[in-house]
Amino acid sequence: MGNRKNYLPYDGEVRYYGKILTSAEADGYLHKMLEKIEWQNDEAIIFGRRIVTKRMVAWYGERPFSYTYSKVTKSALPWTQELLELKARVEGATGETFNSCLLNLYHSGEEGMAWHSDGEADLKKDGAIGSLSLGAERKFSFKHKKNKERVDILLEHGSLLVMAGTTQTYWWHRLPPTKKVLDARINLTFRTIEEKIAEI
Ligand SMILES: O=C(O)CCC(=O)C(=O)O
Ligand SMILES: [Fe+2]
Repeated sequence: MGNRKNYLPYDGEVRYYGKILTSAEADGYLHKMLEKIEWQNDEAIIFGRRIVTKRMVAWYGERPFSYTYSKVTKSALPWTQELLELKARVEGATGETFNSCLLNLYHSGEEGMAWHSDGEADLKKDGAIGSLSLGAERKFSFKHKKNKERVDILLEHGSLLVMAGTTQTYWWHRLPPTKKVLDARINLTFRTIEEKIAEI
């Protein structure tokens, strides 16, 4: 993945692979995911209050990992056939391996995700995150945590984006809401959860 253009000027690596699925494959997976994934409304604790977002989420993995995201802990469901197929495609394209996947469903452009970085304690430090997009094309933005430099990328139907190295330490990212997009989008972020060995 090192010879592909890095979209970040410094302090991290963001590589965009473009469409890694044909449009027929991407359509097929979009419909299967809408139907078969156990979508739940996302909850977050913001300024001490529990809020429920319209965006829906699901969490799958090779073991029932518990994963804390926005201060809410979830337990991973076992891989589905489609998720295993997509994981293999993302691993084949990147040469990385992943053991879990967080899925987001945005019903329209009015739903997005606020500025954040994915440096949760459970995630492997500086591990690659493979982000596969299905459905409506959306803009994805990065902002440097210190100097506020911005980088925008358009994420296409069936495309893959990889965030690696120190990206999560130095950059925030978000999916900005937009009134221009009426269709749904699903995003799958393949991740590596560290196996914690209990201290005796
Ligand atoms: O929807 C996206 O493209 C990004 C989702 C994201 O940043 C996340 O799940 O952490
Ligand atoms: Fe993220």
